[in-house]
Amino acid sequence: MSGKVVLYYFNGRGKMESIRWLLAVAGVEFEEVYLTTREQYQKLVDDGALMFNQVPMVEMDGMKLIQSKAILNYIAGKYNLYGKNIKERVMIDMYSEGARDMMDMILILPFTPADKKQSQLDKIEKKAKENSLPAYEKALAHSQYLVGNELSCADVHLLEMTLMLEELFPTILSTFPKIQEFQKRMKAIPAISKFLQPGSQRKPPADEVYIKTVMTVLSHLFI
Ligand SMILES: N[C@@H](CCC(=O)N[C@@H](CS)C(=O)NCC(=O)O)C(=O)O
Repeated sequence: MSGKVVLYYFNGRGKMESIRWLLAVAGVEFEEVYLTTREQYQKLVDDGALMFNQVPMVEMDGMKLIQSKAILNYIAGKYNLYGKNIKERVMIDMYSEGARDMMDMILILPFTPADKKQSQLDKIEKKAKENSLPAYEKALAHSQYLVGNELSCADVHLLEMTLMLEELFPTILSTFPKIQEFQKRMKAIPAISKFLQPGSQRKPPADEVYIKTVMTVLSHLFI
């Protein structure tokens, strides 16, 4: 295994996108192997590369890492995005999990049957407006960052989450001024500004090709 960081996933957001975000913010270069066939996935399974036969998988520091949260925590810990002590860390985890909950609801949207899509969208909007965004607005009332007055992975996840929400509901932040200011500050961070440029390793929202590829590669989940 070389010293390179290599991501094994689909050419789309899914459970890898937050990992791409965090690596980009940490300034870590990475390569990607895109799964496009069932055979590629089966080979990784047969080689014992996927502990639970699931992706994302990230080759890093001589390890084959799986479980997206474990991977995120490792990157955050390694690159000083995980607080100064366990009390900061638990707050970072709380804010991160809140963002994760919202993003997971959005990620399943493309795989939701057409007749259930609108009700899923309504659920996302309600949860965002009533629970999630108010909590972050409050957290940012007197502070630049969510925890400990320095950048952490929770801030990165919040930015990713709010951008995803705006893709679905363009005016959703209009009543959350502190989150809007936060977004502006975060987007000015050079590594983030670079990641937001066209041509970066950031992925677009799911399209038909992505959905079809996931359903082909992981065909056992869709029978
Ligand atoms: N808890 C895992 C879930 C990973 C997961 O569900 N991966 C899907 C693709 S997004 C998968 O590989 N599923 C195959 C399977 O479960 O058999 C994580 O966060 O990494």
